[in-house]
Amino acid sequence: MIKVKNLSKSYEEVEALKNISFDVKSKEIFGLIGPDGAGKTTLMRILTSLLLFDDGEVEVMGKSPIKDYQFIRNNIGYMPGKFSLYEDLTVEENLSFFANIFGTTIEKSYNLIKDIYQQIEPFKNRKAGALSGGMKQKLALCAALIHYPKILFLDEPTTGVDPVSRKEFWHIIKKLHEHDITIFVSTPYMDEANLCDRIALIDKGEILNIDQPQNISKVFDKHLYGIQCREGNYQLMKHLRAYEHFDSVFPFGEQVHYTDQRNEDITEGIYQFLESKGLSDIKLEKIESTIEDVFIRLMTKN
Ligand SMILES: Nc1ncnc2c1ncn2[C@@H]1O[C@H](COP(=O)(O)OP(=O)(O)OP(=O)(O)O)[C@@H](O)[C@H]1O
Repeated sequence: MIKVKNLSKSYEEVEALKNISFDVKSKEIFGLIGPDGAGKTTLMRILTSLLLFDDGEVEVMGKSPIKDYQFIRNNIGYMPGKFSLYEDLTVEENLSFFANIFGTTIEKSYNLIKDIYQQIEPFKNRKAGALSGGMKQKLALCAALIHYPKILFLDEPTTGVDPVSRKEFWHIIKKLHEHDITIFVSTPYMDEANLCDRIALIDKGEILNIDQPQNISKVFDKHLYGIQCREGNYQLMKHLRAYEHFDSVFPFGEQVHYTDQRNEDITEGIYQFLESKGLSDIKLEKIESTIEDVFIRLMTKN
C-alpha cells in the first residue's frame, strides 16, 4: 500500500528525514514510533500529499503523492495531531460538511463509523469547540473515515490523552482493521508499539529498525539487569555511572535498567560495588528487554 525508497526532506538546515526506506502492506497496522522531533509528522504529511520532499521515491496505493495527489486525497483518511475541524460548527454539521466534500452522507458511512459515532451522537448538536478532548478526537476520527478510506493516517492520535481513553482508542483502531483498512499510525508511546502488526523505530530522521514488535524486543545485544535499592534510583544511577564496567543505565519505573561492558555473570561484583558505596536493600535481577530498551539502546548508538 505504501512504498518509500531513499526518502529525504530538509527544512533549510534541519534534515528532518534522512534517506529512509520502508513499505507498508495492505491491511497492516503499521506504527511509526519515535520521540518529539523524530520526523513523524514530516513523513505523514509527505505520504498524505500535503508536503513536497527533496529526494527519493514515494508511492501510496501505487500512485505518486505529487502527480496523483487528488487520487490519494480521495482514498485516504488523515487525522492530524492537532484538532483541525470547525470549532464553531456542531458535531453533525462537521460530519455532514466532510461527507459532502467527498460526495457521500453520514448514513452511507454509518456502518463503518457507527461504533465511534454512537459515542458522540448524544452531543450531535453541540459545537465542536465545546467538546471534551476525547470527544473531539472521536469526531475527528469519524470525519477521517466518512468516505471509507483505504488507508487511514493517524498522527499521534493518543498524545495528551488519558490512559483510559488511550485504551479505548486502540480498541477502535483494532476494530477498524476488521473493515480491511490499512492503518499508518505514529506515536511517542512505546507501550502502543505492541498493538501494531509491524513498527518502524524512528529517531532524528532515521529509521533505526523495522519489524514485528515481538521481534524488535529481542534485538538487544547485551545482558540486561533490573536493579533497585532503598536509597532510590538517583543514587543508584549516580554510582552505577561511576562503576568501571558501566555500559548503560536508565530509569525504568521503580527499577533502573543496567548493562555492563562484560558479558559474563556480573551479579556478585555489582552487589559488592553498590554495598561498598553505602547502598542497601539492593535487588538485582536479569531481565528480558522490552521495545523501549531496544529503542533507547539504538538511539544512544545513533
Ligand atoms: N516547518 C518547519 N520548519 C523548520 N523545521 C521544521 C519544520 N517542521 C518540522 N521541523 C523540524 O523537523 C524535525 C522533524 O519534525 P517533525 O514535526 O516531523 O517531528 P515529529 O516526530 O512529528 O515530532 P513532533 O511530535 O514534535 O511534531 C524537527 O527537528 C523539527 O523541528
